[in-house]
Amino acid sequence: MSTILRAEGITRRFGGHLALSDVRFALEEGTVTGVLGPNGAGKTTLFNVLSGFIPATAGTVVFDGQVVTGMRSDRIVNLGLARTFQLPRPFIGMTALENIEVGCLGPRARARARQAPAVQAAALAERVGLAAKSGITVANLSYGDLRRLDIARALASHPRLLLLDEPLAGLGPSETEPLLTLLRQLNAEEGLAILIIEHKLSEFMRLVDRVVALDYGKVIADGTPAEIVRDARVIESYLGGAEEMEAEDA
Ligand SMILES: Nc1ncnc2c1ncn2[C@@H]1O[C@H](COP(=O)(O)OP(=O)(O)OP(=O)(O)O)[C@@H](O)[C@H]1O
Repeated sequence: MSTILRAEGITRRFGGHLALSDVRFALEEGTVTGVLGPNGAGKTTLFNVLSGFIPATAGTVVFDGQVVTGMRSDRIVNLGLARTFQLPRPFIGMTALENIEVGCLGPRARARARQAPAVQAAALAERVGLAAKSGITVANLSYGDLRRLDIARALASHPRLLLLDEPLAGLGPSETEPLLTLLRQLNAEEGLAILIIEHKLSEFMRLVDRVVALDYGKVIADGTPAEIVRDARVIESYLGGAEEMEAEDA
């Protein structure tokens, strides 16, 4: 296995506040890695830096052998690193299919396309389980369907690494399990590497191969789920309050 992404000493300040401090880890191709940590630990800030939405104050991000620190987010997408957001960001007023089709118009999607954008979009809708709802305006989609739509739009760029920011938040059990199955399939069948933030702990631990735990912007542990649940620093900073967090999410 080779490394697809390396975070080398990522630091991010907001004024006097140190949101990320010398964060270092490596992601292997085709694996599912989770980012764990209490509210405010720096998880979303880390995603924002990795995907080029905000610059790092210091440190380097290497994706697929290329330094991407300081690159615009659209250029990073074109290299094969896509993301979703905590709150889905569809084009309101358009149908699900039209939303996916917009994603199929990007340079990386077009360079790899063997079919017209509308045909690709229909295939992606099918892939994420939205085919029956393709013609529905996004304002009328459920939260679970909006999550699937966000994933389909990200997949349109043919990513090799997908960053998912709390994809299960706000979903009930009937939507959670099918979405987990989809994520497992994308990883197993298409070799898609995934980096995921998720507060629903039991689902998170069942999905990931490995966990990077953050607290106060620092990596406090890095290991398999079995190692992480036994790590004293993780228990102290996060797992003690996890039941509360799951209750908040429900
Ligand atoms: N744009 C910003 N300006 C100032 N401070 C910010 C900004 N974005 C994040 N922060 C601060 O940086 C810290 C890390 O925030 P971040 O959103 O990355 O945490 P998180 O681990 O994703 O939390 P959550 O689990 O609640 O989503 C917090 O203290 C937050 O208030």
